[in-house]
Amino acid sequence: MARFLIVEARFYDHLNDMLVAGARAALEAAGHEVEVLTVPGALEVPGAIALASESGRYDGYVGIGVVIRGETYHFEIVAGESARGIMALTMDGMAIGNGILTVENEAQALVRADPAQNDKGGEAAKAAMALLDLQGRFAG
Ligand SMILES: Nc1c(NC[C@H](O)[C@H](O)[C@H](O)CO)[nH]c(=O)[nH]c1=O
Ligand SMILES: CC(=O)[C@@H](O)COP(=O)(O)O
Repeated sequence: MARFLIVEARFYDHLNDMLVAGARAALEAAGHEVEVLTVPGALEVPGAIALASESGRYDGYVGIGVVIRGETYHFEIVAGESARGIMALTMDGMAIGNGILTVENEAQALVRADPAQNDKGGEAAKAAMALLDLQGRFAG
């Protein structure tokens, strides 16, 4: 049993609920403990994971959020920088799954968030679990 923290950017409530449900279901099906921390937007997800890691309470993390393209360059910043921040932490050896959708419209997000369809929340949780397994395998 490991302890996972889901950090969710609560920007689109209905989409987030589906992503978190998928992530939680995958983690609990594998017998892990799950807590959820909510932040305002995807840009806050990497920083929140970094802060939470200082507690030493968690073995792995799942970042959840939805970024939908608007009219300006802001989409590129939020989508790219949230992924970059998560990847930077991952390269430091943390077990993190990136479940932040970066889509053109709500219809694309719905299909991907729905646990009964693409289940991207569950997919991100499985990625975090896979990295945690690797940590165990390669730990010196
Ligand atoms: N436009 C979206 C955002 N934008 C907000 C940022 O993530 C951030 O909270 C703000 O810039 C303050 O630092 N966040 C999303 O999660 N999804 C979006 O579509
Ligand atoms: C992340 C986004 O692109 C979006 O929410 C911001 O919209 P806009 O570019 O129309 O300000």
